[in-house]
Amino acid sequence: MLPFVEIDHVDQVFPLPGGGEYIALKNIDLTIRKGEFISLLGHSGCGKSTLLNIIAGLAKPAAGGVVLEGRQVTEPGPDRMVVFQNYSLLPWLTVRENIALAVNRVMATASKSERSAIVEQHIDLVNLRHAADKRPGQLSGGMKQRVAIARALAIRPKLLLLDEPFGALDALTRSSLQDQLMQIAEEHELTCIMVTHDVDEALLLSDRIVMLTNGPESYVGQIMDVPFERPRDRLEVVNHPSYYGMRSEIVYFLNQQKQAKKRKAALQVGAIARNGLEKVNLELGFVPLTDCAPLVVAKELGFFEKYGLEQVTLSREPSWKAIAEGITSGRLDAAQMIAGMPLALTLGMGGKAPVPVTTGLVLSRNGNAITLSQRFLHDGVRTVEELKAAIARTPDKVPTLAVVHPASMHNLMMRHWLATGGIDPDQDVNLVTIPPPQMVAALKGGGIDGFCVGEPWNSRAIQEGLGYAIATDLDIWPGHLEKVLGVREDWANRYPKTHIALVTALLEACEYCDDRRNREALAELLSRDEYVGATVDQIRPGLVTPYDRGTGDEPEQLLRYNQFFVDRTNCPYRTEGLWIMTQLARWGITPFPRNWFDILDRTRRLDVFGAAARDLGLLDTEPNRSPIHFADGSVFDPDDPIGYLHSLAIKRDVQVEEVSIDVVTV
Ligand SMILES: Nc1ncnc2c1ncn2[C@@H]1O[C@H](COP(=O)(O)OP(=O)(O)OP(=O)(O)O)[C@@H](O)[C@H]1O
Repeated sequence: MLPFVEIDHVDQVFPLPGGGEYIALKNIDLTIRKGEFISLLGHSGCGKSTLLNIIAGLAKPAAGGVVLEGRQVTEPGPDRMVVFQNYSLLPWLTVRENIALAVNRVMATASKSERSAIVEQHIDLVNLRHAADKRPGQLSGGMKQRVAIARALAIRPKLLLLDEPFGALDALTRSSLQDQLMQIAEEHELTCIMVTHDVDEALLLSDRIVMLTNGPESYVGQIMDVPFERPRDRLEVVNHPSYYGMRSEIVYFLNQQKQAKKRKAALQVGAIARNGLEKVNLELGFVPLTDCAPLVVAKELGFFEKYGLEQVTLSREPSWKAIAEGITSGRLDAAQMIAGMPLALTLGMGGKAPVPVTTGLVLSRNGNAITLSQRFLHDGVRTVEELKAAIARTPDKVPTLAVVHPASMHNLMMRHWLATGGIDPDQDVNLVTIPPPQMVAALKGGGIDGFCVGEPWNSRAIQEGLGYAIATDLDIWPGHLEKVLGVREDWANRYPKTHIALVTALLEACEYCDDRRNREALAELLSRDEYVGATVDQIRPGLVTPYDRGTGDEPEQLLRYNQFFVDRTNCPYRTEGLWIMTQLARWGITPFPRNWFDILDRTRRLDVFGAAARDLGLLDTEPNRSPIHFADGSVFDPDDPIGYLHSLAIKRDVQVEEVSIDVVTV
């Protein structure tokens, strides 16, 4: 189905008075379904109104465009009505006349009586019959805004655009108008895009909240699905178990944007060289997950300082996409990354220009599970084969399963697991991408039927009675690499001593995290809002206490579920990188590089890992070239990756080609 509104790679640029230009919006890309309510949220000046004006046709974008029902928007039109904060009513006309003016202009071909009936109907719609003959000067702010909404709705727009419509109203009027708007939008299946500063308003009204980053070059930093059922009641919404989690996620995003400004200023300070290191001021990205533990421990326990890194800031990022953007743009020095990300960025995932990114450290192994909605458990689904049979029983109901990023082990492991059961991940199920902290809300809202994610998000879904872990990654590939430390190749070349100091500090933190005597304290530390922001009870399973799969079986003691150090966790072995490249090619995410040896050499800095390991007195750093054995009995032989790819029954069209990597500099 065609999207209703398509905002296609929109940029907006304004000239500056003293010459030069201000890039307000950069590459805004968004599709909106018919009947959807979207909120645009962001700090003042981030470009919300600029975007709304482009959608309205009041301004032309510098690049890209907006398509409404397959037609390019080039000018204002009656199919899009805007409701502004300041009402914009004509002061010399009454309520009735203000509404009639718009109706008479747009519906000129309708008969006089038809037009008059529409005007009267909309006066009633917003409960203004008693004030129909009053002029704006005789109305309260709330009444004026109701006239503006009635006027916009009376001409039956396809798209209602609202620019902070309730911003100037007192709290009571505001909530009553929000309720009315919600009711009208639902009854008339209106598609709405609303600019707001108000987080609670966005959560109450929207199907999706689109969060813009701070300018210049604002872009869509995060999109949150709001899964509350409709019709909505404000009390039920605020009492919904996901409400405060979602609210804090948004507030966190907004706070982070504020800090980003300070960081940008700090970046302009440039590298501070000290302690024999080229740079001691670092910005490190992480995503709220239990396995961000080594970064948190290195920061909280002073390991960064111990190795001379005096000014390390941890930046809690909303998604892996934000991490990729942070590293490729140079906003972040280094980041916790999903294992496939350095390779995917280096190979140029999604048609993007390759950005060489390298890793010198595996931060963690295992730690993920595949959680399905409880309804599958009620249907007796305990294995992937039983899942296949369940899917076959309901061919009209294709399950939607979520992963966190195309280059994540979650995607690759989920696909591998489905394929071992004969389920084609692109044909038999619908695979979607959702950031980790939003998985539980999406499952609760019924938008998805299961997911593969790291902790504590599985345990949270299990504890809330929403799902059960049909498999942990110990059931698929025990001991697989999971998170790595990623840096741009040019960054690693520019700051080689800093890179080794960073890897050394984190390696020591990994050792701390693996010691079970530290695990309870670790769970407490991670639970803090600035890190994972979940309860300690949600973080403990698998990390501290036995893992409860939510199946009714006894919880299991999974000693290797969160593995940070033992069993040669930390070396970024090339064989594992090679397997990831076969999978990225298997599923059509990137081509398989004929020059794979060169790619592995550049993306896996065994020399950096070796230097750090020697600093800590660890000797066991030699490369491991053993084949990989999967739990389903299949084996990956690193000497024949292309033969392995061809042997796989379920796959896409595999491209094998030479990948040239230009060195990019920040
Ligand atoms: N015509 C213009 N010429 C130059 N700069 C502009 C113009 N219009 C907007 N800007 C700049 O573009 C940026 C985005 O402005 P915009 O009004 O879209 O922000 P906003 O997010 O809607 O802010 P607010 O929430 O305060 O209304 C701001 O920095 C603003 O100064």
